[in-house]
Amino acid sequence: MIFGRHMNRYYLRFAPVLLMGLLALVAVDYFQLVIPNLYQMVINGINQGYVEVDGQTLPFDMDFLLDRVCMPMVGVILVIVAGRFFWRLCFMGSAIRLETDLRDRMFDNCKNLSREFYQENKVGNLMSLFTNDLDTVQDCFGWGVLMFFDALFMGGMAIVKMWGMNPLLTVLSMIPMAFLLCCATIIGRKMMKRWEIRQEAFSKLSDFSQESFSGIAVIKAFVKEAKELLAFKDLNKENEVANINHTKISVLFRIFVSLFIESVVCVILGYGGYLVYSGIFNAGQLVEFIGYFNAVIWPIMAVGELIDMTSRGQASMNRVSELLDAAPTVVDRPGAEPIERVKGGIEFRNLTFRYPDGEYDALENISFKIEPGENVGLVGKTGSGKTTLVDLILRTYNVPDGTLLIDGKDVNDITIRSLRDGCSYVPQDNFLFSDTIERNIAFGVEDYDDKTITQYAKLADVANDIKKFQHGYHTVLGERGVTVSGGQKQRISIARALMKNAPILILDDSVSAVDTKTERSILQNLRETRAGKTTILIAHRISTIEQMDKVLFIDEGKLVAAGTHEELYRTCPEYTKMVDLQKLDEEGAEHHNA
Ligand SMILES: Nc1ncnc2c1ncn2[C@@H]1O[C@H](COP(=O)(O)OP(=O)(O)OP(=O)(O)O)[C@@H](O)[C@H]1O
Repeated sequence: MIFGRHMNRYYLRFAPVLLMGLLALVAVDYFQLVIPNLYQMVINGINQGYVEVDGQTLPFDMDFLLDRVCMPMVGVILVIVAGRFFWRLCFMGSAIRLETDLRDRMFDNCKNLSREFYQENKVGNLMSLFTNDLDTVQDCFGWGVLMFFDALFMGGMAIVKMWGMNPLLTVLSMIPMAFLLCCATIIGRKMMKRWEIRQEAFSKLSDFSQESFSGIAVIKAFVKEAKELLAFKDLNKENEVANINHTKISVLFRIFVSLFIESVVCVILGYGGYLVYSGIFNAGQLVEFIGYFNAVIWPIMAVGELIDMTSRGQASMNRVSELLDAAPTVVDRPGAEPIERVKGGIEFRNLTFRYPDGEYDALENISFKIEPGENVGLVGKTGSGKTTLVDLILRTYNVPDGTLLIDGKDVNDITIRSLRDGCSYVPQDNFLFSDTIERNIAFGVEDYDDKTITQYAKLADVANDIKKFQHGYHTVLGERGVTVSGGQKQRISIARALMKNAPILILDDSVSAVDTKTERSILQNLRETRAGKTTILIAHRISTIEQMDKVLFIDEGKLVAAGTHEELYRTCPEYTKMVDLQKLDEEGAEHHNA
């Protein structure tokens, strides 16, 4: 059995069902202990021709055999079968419900965790928590409760019966068992450590597999299949070693348990034989005693199994608890209020930002203002801090007080949910879900119809592409949307963001994979449909942002210049240089194509 803050509640919640299961278990255990007494009657009956029952001497004949042995045996078997079925239902049913509930709670917590958590914990590790570790916890809950109480009841009742027959023989049989319990406690701790190591090795392996499958296109393009295979083999070997180390100690422990059991059998046969020889016991009684001891073997084995299982379950539960206890780092401040309706005004005031694990400032002393309804272009070299800047508007990370204002209000005084409700976002990686195109586009809204979906697909200039798919908007996209091209992916993501129709729209390098004609059409649609709403567009191509109301030019985390494209071209030499270089590149490309 495993305990802990996240576990104890389930013992309470399932207490009625577990109690019913326990009643069935006690009944089964009680009736199982009737069997050795039946053996005793049969053996003594055969040996002596009569049987002593409750102080009465009865002849051992067919009537006796039928009424006192066979009929009770059938009854006992029926009770045992029905009881076992019932307790399995109670214990295993509760364990499955516990697993489902834990999984819900884990997922619930995961969705609240900040981006930082996902940078530290890879997907493979999280997946193994949701599968492997939860499975172990489930096993440990169902079988753990069962084994614990079974060992307690069955063992207790059998020992009482043995004691009633001969206390000295009982004590002699139990001495090796006491040794066993001491050793088991020590070995149990070792097994738990090894299980933890095993689970960590498995997590690493599943992390690696997950990344390899996601990056299969890169692996193939670089012909690095063999290299990946070698790396996989290493991790698989590490997993195997960890597995073997755990299995070794687990098997050793089981052998240890059987050894102790065999030694007890030796004691019983030796001293029990002597008792029969001395006339203190008859043959039937010795068989009956051995029958009771046989009934104790399962609880003893169960104690061994229980210790092994508990050590695994506790290690897995510790890992699950870490996830359940993980707290989001970006949370609403006490007193933060929802913003009624975001208007779209954004102001950065001397904002300096460093990533939690960063070694330098990603943004330095940034100050600028975006008025509601403005179209703003954000340009700068790669790695200059553009994505960081928009991530802060979305409150993906914490910012110092008074450095970022939304509609004139400190972003820390606004609830995160209301802020994000007011924003729409096309991330750089254009993630699409493995779902239909229709549901991908409508992801941000609750109610929609076919007409609206088509309308936004047209605005993102992807409607004609979708029409060409055999199932149109009902086409199911493969994992991470691999069945569509990069440009189509970008435009479906744009349609999704446009459909949310939020006061602030952020597009992070979202038209980089489309041709200039399509880009122009999308930008024109953006201008028309988003009149009066704020739009921030990150781009590398100057053509994407030259029509914007304002351009922010960022370099190495600093805002170098802000103004219209023409103003910047006239007044900012770095910007002029960048624009001229791009023009030269474009002309060069055109010349080359001609
Ligand atoms: N999660 C992170 N932890 C630590 N540093 C980060 C993290 N994300 C980005 N950085 C660093 O912050 C700096 C700015 O990165 P950012 O992604 O904002 O650049 P960018 O201008 O959007 O680049 P690109 O145009 O290539 O997308 C970079 O030096 C980057 O290495």
